[in-house]
Amino acid sequence: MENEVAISVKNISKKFGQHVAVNDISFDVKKGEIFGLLGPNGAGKSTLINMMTTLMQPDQGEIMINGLNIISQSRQVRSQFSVTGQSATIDKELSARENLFLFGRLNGLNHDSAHQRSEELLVDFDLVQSADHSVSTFSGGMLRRLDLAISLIGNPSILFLDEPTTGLDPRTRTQMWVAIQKLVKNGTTVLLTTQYLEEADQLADRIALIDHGRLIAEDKPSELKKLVGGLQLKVTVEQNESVIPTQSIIEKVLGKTVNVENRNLTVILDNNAFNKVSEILDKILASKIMLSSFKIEAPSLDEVFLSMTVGKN
Ligand SMILES: Nc1ncnc2c1ncn2[C@@H]1O[C@H](COP(=O)(O)OP(=O)(O)OP(=O)(O)O)[C@@H](O)[C@H]1O
Repeated sequence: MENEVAISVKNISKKFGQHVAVNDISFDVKKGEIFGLLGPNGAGKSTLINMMTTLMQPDQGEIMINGLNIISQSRQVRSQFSVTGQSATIDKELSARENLFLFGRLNGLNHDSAHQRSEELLVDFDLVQSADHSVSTFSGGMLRRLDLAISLIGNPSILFLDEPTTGLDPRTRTQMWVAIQKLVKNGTTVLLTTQYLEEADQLADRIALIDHGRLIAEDKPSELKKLVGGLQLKVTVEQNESVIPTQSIIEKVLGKTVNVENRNLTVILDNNAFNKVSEILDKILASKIMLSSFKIEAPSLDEVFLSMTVGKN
């Protein structure tokens, strides 16, 4: 199962007039993984999703969903996946339980199966307490969880999850992340688009970085971070007057330039520089410099993203 391909995208291109929206993109999504599609506005993510979900035909290339061709077998392809973000179709006058049952029946489940599946999903998405309240009383986070539950009512093998937490507060966002991680444990393959790099970092097994219609990188979040450079030493001093002496200590020990922003000093550690970190700390402390923090970190995904994408699309 691990290496079976759920979505295969091969040399896909799409033009609108003279504008190339998707330019020769290829990637595979394996069954049971969360695959993140990341890119700035206008990069080509929606166009790719529209082609994968049979709403649009590519000009060139081939897309297979669970081994089925999106053009010649589009009907069967449509039974393989579900797309979230359908909350506009939720009936706000009905309860969560009623909505789930209704969508279950619309998805072809019989009365008993629709009932049973609704009850399972209410538990999975932490909606049991409010299952019989009118959806019009729901918070944004509850609505998003109900939307996710509805998209799973027919047990799709693949879920296209378009910006699942846009507009949610941090606590509700974390609850959604837990819900999404549960999906994958149940075997669902997830293709996630997000504008939050932190979200892709938290959730995705692999990420495809898209810019100006091209695939510019595809890897595990940890590997993408390595592309920007190794680990970084990040030092924050308590007082402004300590910045220059600290900078000079680090630069002397490492023999390279330190990046300074306010009271934060950052430098990428080359492979042989780790044994010099304790020397730096000793010298700073011996100079009676007060530190707010002294840490070694991997670069953030934001740093990866900024270093690889080239401005506005
Ligand atoms: N129907 C269309 N007609 C003409 N141009 C289009 C059409 N759809 C998309 N485009 C253009 O193709 C490019 C890719 O757009 P797309 O919507 O796929 O990007 P995106 O990565 O999904 O962006 P966003 O994050 O803003 O949704 C953009 O330059 C966009 O203006």
